[in-house]
Amino acid sequence: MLSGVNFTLAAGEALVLRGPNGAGKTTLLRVLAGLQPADAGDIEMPQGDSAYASHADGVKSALSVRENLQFWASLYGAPLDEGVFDDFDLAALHDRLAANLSAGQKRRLGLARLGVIGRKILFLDEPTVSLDRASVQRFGNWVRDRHLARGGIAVIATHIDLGLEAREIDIATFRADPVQTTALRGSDEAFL
Ligand SMILES: Nc1ncnc2c1ncn2[C@@H]1O[C@H](COP(=O)(O)OP(=O)(O)OP(=O)(O)O)[C@@H](O)[C@H]1O
Repeated sequence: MLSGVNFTLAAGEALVLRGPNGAGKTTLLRVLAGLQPADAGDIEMPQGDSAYASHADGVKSALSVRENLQFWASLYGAPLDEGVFDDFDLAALHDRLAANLSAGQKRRLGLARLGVIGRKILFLDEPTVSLDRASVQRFGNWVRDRHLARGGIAVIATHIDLGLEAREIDIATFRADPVQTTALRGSDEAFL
């Protein structure tokens, strides 16, 4: 349980959540994203302009890389930004079935959907799991140059240095005494 977490983010700013396993990073992200209620407190942010991405990829195995991105773009009513294939190093994998991607490639595809849905506020839970060093850097570049630079906002739980000039908070310092809680979390639904 966390108490006293308080922050404000302006357009173009990112916040990195640090803290050991079990500190409450995922829980905080899910509360911010509206996926589970908080016991107390207020969250003020524009409605309908956020997306949450967790450990699960949300990749459709039966679709190709391009079809996956096309699917998400149309679902969110955005045109498919072709630049996303370069941004996430997917150009050579364009027509490959998602079922045949490696874990890291699948992860890159899962993250690339963030680049096509046009949401300004991103809540990202360990986005770089399975990524090699170059892909981590590429993702950090995308967050900085394509998302934040365009006025986006990101709250990112990560143990890894993404190379961002972001404020960091250590969630462990907000730990409160546990009280009786109800298990609220269901499946790890990620995006879709
Ligand atoms: N549905 C649940 N019911 C009861 N306790 C839960 C539930 N979900 C999480 N917890 C507990 O809440 C605490 C915070 O969990 P959370 O997943 O937010 O941590 P985290 O900081 O994201 O950890 P990690 O770095 O391992 O992903 C943990 O002690 C966890 O066991």
